[in-house]
Amino acid sequence: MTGETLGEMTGETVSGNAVVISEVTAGYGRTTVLRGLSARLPRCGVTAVVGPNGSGKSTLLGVLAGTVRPSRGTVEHAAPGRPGYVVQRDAVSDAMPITVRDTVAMGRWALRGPWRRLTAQDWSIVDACMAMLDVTPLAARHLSTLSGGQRQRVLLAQGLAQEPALLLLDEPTTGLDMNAKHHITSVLDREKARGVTIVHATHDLTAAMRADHCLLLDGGRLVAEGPPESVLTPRTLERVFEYAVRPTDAAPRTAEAKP
Ligand SMILES: Nc1ncnc2c1ncn2[C@@H]1O[C@H](COP(=O)(O)OP(=O)(O)OP(=O)(O)O)[C@@H](O)[C@H]1O
Repeated sequence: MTGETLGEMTGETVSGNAVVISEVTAGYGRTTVLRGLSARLPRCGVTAVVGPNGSGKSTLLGVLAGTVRPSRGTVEHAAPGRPGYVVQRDAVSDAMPITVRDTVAMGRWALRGPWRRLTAQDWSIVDACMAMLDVTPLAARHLSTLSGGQRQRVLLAQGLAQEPALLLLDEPTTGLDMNAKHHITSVLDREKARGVTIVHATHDLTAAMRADHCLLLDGGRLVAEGPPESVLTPRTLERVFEYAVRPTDAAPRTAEAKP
């Protein structure tokens, strides 16, 4: 393992970290995905989760969000409250007859509970988050009528409306054009500066290299953890992705596992 070993983490408390994951095994029914995974996520920093398709990145985010329950191991969160969880945009059903503004408002319901009325302050946070992601003109549109990139921005606005201490993002910029990518990156930079801890699963190695911390997964196991430049080395990339790194690939853009 690159960086500090799991053994060195033994006995560590959650202090100084947003989350400490210890020996977590998790999956779906009889399918085990994560296998004895231990890691820590620095507080107020950005952690990139990288790995080939099917390596368990989304499952790890599900464990952190509390939607996938580990069969073994523990997850300790430093901050109380539910994490904000922005799923992959394809994971949201097209059949939901819901407007953009109501979709963003769901972030406030998640905070208040479904039986409480939203206050004027809640609605002003909803409107501010829509403005931040540039989706105000889409407020009355149904989610199902939006393009992939527009939908992605709405889902991120929903996550921000929750005002979480921990924001979990599943491939937040995949398939976006350069402008949209840049916009989302700058919004996330602002959230980090406000003290939010961000964890994002990504195939974009340039985005991963900008993170403060990186987890590299393969086959549901942690291959390496630490600063991105010490985790995403030509050697580890080649091993995990079977990706031949050439000398010109100083900043490889996208890593896809060989079929
Ligand atoms: N709801 C589910 N039920 C059963 N198996 C699932 C479910 N979700 C994911 N899996 C399986 O768990 C494994 C890990 O999937 P996961 O989505 O966590 O990987 P990933 O690294 O996020 O992949 P990708 O890069 O393709 O998004 C895969 O083999 C997948 O088929």
